[in-house]
Amino acid sequence: MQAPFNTLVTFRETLNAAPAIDQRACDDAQARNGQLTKPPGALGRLEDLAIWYAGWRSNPKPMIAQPQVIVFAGNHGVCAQGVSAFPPEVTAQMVANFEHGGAAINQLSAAFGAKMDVCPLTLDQPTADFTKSPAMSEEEVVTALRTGWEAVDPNADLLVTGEMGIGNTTAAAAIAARLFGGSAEDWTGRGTGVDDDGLARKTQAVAQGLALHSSNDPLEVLRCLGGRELAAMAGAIAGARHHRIPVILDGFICTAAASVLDRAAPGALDHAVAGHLSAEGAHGRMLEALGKEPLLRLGLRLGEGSGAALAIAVLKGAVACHSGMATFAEAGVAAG
Ligand SMILES: O=C(O)c1ccc[n+]([C@@H]2O[C@H](COP(=O)([O-])O)[C@@H](O)[C@H]2O)c1
Ligand SMILES: Cc1cc2nc[nH]c2cc1C
Repeated sequence: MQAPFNTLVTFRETLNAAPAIDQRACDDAQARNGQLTKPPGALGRLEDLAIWYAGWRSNPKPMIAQPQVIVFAGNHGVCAQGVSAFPPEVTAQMVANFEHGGAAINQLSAAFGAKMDVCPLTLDQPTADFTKSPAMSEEEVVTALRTGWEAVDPNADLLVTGEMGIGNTTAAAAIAARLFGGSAEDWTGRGTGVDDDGLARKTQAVAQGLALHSSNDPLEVLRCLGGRELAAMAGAIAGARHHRIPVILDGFICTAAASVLDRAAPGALDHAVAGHLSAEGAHGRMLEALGKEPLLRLGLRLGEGSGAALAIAVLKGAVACHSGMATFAEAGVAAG
């Protein structure tokens, strides 16, 4: 579906006009939850997840049948500062690997019944090095936002936004520092595994980016410090909201992209849950700032949507119990 915006101003308006959860479907799902054959609250967080999912799908007895995973890929000019343990060519090489089915996310998508789409964003044209100039022009960031929005399958009933982009933990750290405050050190971690010298160069690059780009406007932060795959994830998460498709957020980079939406329009992530806690050190702080409790803690720091794809299983489990279980009356079980 064509994105209904073509400037940052109209993107912000689109965010502000986003649909809300269907309270009636929530109430009906809540009532059903209370009748299911289990002690009240015994399914813990699965109960809240199912009711939340029902509300966004406007269906008190929903199913998850068509999850979509989209892996967005982009290249980063800031790699010139020596911020990653891997060379930028790996981004395109991994895109080829995704297309041939050889990456972790291919296996996880298949394992949890999700369709997986790969969406490379002009890999031969990296963003500008944000230590020297804004990463993107307005036209470039809007194009990436639109690409993300339009990559969402309106018939999907659950979305995972993943990414691949050598250097993108540097962009994500800079975005988080600007949106949430704190120093470059607070938000910069080892990404793919930089050594101590690499970590020092990376922290310095983030500090330079923060010094050069002083706007606190979240969409300007995305433009100046972000990357095309981050903007595309933000566009996809916003597009999913438009279609009332719940979203599972992935790790450090995905959450940084999502944070832009949250700060641009409070409540813009109400249709999203945090799939997992990444091993990238500052991810937990970012999730805390967003008020999101991760579903899984497995020490992953891969990206690609991998942690969120694993969490599809949790959400599917929650919804299967909610919609498939018998009530006390149906099963002839005595209620407490
Ligand atoms: O998702 C995460 O939390 C995560 C944490 C560390 C690294 N990554 C992945 O590693 C790449 C970025 O790492 P780097 O060191 O090149 O900035 C990028 O392709 C991400 O998908 C992803
Ligand atoms: C090999 C490799 C695979 C990845 N997947 C996501 N980020 C990645 C970074 C590297 C280096």
